[in-house]
Amino acid sequence: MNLTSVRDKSSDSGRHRADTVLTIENLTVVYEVEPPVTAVRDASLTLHRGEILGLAGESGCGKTTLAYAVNRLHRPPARIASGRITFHDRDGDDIDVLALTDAGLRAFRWEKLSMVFQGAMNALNPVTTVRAQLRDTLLAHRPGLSRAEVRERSREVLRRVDVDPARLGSFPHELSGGMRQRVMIAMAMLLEPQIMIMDEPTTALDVVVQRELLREIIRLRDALDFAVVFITHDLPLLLEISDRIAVMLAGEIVELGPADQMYRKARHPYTRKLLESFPSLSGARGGFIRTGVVDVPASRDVPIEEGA
Ligand SMILES: Nc1ncnc2c1ncn2[C@@H]1O[C@H](COP(=O)(O)OP(=O)(O)OP(=O)(O)O)[C@@H](O)[C@H]1O
Repeated sequence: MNLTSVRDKSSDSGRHRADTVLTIENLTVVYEVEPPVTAVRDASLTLHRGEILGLAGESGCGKTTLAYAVNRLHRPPARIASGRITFHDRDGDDIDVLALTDAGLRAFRWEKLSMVFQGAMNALNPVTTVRAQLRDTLLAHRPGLSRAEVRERSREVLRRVDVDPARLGSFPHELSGGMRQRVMIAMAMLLEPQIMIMDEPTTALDVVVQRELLREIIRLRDALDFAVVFITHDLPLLLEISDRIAVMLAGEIVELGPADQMYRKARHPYTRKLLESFPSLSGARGGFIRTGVVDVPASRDVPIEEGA
């Protein structure tokens, strides 16, 4: 495996902003089946503007349920039983996400917060060209845009994710897996949202393509300053790319803190167990991941926030 870090050392990777773009307070999500499943239990966390927050935990711990709830994409039998989700807009407004009407939600999604789904390769419409998918999303939010503006913006987002704009005329099946994923990321950044939630966006890809994409995501974040919630069970990967990491266990956030501290001195026994379950972490790769790759400024040296 190529151990070259996906982090660009020159990037401002250590930013740890005081300003918050999203606050989740005491969120509980229940699947109303028999017996009911509490998939997310009393979860609280804040997302800082421009940071990459890793959300880790083994399969079934509630990561996807949490992400869907934040985007209000959960469907019955899932129900948000309690809690608050507040989006802090760049212009100073606070948006109560759980109180949004359908029209409010349509305006909120993609524009303020976008999501790249697990298995995003299948999330593109198979019978529509890339051009039409980008155009439809753009015009749904910016109906006043001219055809030339739509064309220019579509070309621009593809270039941003390193896809040749000549691909605008392609159907999803004509693209490689990595390229489809890039197109999904282009869709997600089309309206310059302040948050992108990525649920296992690279899992289905081979390691080389995965690392290229991760570099791309970090580069885009550095350039455009959106916050990323990156969901995966791959804790070593998160240690490499995240500013902070939240660890979920059975629906609860059991640990939340800067990635480097999590690596050096994880507090929760479950986090330590997760770290130990990746043997490579205690070997060369572990030393590599956190050594000389991320220059951690003193400002990040804050105590781990336990239990969020
Ligand atoms: N439609 C459903 N009905 C009942 N229970 C569900 C439903 N969807 C998910 N669950 C349960 O909710 C819990 C959390 O699932 P969730 O998919 O959010 O976990 P996850 O951490 O994202 O897992 P993975 O990494 O495998 O996607 C699990 O116990 C799961 O079985």
